Amino acid sequence: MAPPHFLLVAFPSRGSINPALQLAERLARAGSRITFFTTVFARRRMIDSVCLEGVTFATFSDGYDNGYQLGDDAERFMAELKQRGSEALRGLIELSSGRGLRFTCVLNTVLPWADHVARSLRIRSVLVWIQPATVFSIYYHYFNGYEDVIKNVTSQSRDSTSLIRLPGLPPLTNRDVPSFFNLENKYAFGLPQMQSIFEQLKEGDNPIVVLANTFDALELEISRAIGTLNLIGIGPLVPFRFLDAQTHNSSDKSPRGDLFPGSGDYVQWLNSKEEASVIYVAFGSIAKFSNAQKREIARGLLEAGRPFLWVMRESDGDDDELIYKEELDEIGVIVPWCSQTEVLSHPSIGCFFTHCGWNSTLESLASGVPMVAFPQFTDQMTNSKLVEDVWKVGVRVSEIDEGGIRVEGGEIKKCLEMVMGGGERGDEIRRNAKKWKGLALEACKEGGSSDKSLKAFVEEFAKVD
Ligand SMILES: O=c1ccn([C@@H]2O[C@H](COP(=O)(O)OP(=O)(O)O[C@H]3O[C@H](CO)[C@@H](O)[C@H](O)[C@H]3O)[C@@H](O)[C@H]2O)c(=O)[nH]1
Repeated sequence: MAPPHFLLVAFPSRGSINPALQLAERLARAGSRITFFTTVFARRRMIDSVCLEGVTFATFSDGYDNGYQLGDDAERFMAELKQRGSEALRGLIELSSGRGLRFTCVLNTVLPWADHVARSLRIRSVLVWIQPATVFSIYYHYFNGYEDVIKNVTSQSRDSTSLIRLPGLPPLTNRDVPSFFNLENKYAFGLPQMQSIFEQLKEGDNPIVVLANTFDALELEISRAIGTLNLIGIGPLVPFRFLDAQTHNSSDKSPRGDLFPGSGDYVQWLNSKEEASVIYVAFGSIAKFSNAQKREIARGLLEAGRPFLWVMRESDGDDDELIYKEELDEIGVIVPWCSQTEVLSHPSIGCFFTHCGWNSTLESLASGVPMVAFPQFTDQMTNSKLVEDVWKVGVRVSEIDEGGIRVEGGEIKKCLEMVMGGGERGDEIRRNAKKWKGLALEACKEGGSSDKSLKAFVEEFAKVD
C-alpha cells in the first residue's frame, strides 16, 4: 500500500503556519508524505528552525515577499494571495501529475481557493480548522439557519445581556461571539471569507470531514452537535519537543537549553525565578495597541509587582517611548519575540496575560498555565469565554473602551492577582489548569484520542489510494 501524499496549503501567518507545521510532522509520523505549500515569505521566516523528515516544501510568491506590512491593505493582500496562490497551486499539481506524482488529498488551513483548485482537478480536499470547535459551530449555525438568532443579539449594543442560544453551545452574549459579526469592526470583511468556507463545505464529499485543532476531552460534545459534519479533533497542535518537555518533572528548574536549542537570555532570567512566580505577557503576532493601552498594561504589571516577561513586538502599536521604562526594567524583561512554547513550559511561569489567540490558548492549556484573557478580535472573544466560563482556567478582563484605552491598569492588576494570588477562585483556576494540561497531553500521546483519530484519517487515505 503506497503511503498517502498530502498537499498541505498554509496561510502565511504565524497563527496558521505554526499548527500547520505540527500537523505536517504528525502526518509524517503516521506514515504519510507531505508537500507543505506556502508563500516565499512564510517559508523564509521558518527556514532556520524547521527541517521535518517526510516533509518537502514548495513556495509561491504572493507579491508580499517581505511580508505583509503595517498599513498594507488587508483586503488587497487577501485578493493577491487568492489569485497568485490559486495559479501556483494549480501549476504545482499539474506539473507533479506530469511527472507521475498524484497528491492524495489537499489540506488547507482555511483557504477556500485551495479547496476550489483541488476540486476542479478532482483531488479530495479537506479543511483544517485552526480555531476551537466552538467557533466553528458558531459560524456553522450562522450559515445554516441561525443567522437571525445571532444577528438579533449582535445588532444590539456591545454590553447587551441578551443571550444567543445555539445547539450544543453554552449561552453566548454579544461579547462572546467572534468579532467578525460586529459589522463596525475593521475585520468585518472576514465574514464573507467565512461564508465561502461554509458554502464549500456544503458541496463536499460525504461524509464531510474537517480536521480540527482541538481534542475530544475539550470539545467533543460541541463537535457532535454540528450537523452531519465530521469534525475530528487532532490537537493540540503544539510542538512535540514541547509536549515531551511537559512530561518531564515539572518542578525541574534546570536550564532547558538542551531541549530548546537557540534559547535566548530570557531563559537564563526565568531560571533565576521562583516556581510559578512570573507573568508571561504576549498577544500573538497580529494585535496592535495604542500607546495609552500599553501604558495601562505597564501600570497593571507594576502595580501587580511580580516579575514578568513581556513580548512587545516592534510592529504592535504606536512608536512612542514606553513610559515607566525604568520601573519596568527593575522587575521584568521586555523582548521583541521569544520561543513561546519554551517559555510557557518553564516552571517559573505562573500566569499568561494573553489575547487568547487559539494557538496561545492551547499552548497555555497544554502547559498548565492559567490565563488572564484580553481578547482583541476574531475568535479571541469566544476563546476567552471558554477559558473563563467553560474550562475555568483563567479570568477575562473587563473593558471600558475610552480614549484609546480598552482596559485599565487597575483592572489588569486585579485579574493578575485573582489568578496568581490566594483566594478560592485562584486555587480553583490553578487546579483546573493542571487538570487540562493532563488531558491535553493524554490526547496527544500514543493511543490518545487525537493520535488515534489522525492515524485513522491517514489509514483511510492509504486504503483508497
Ligand atoms: O513571542 C512570541 C509570540 C508568539 N509566538 C507564537 O506565535 C503563535 C501565535 O498564534 P496565536 O496565539 O494563535 O495568535 P495570532 O498570531 O494572533 O493568531 C491568529 O490566528 C489564530 C489561528 O487562526 C487565531 O486564533 C488568532 O485569533 C489570530 O489572531 C503561537 O504559536 C505562539 O507560540 C511565539 O513563538 N513567540
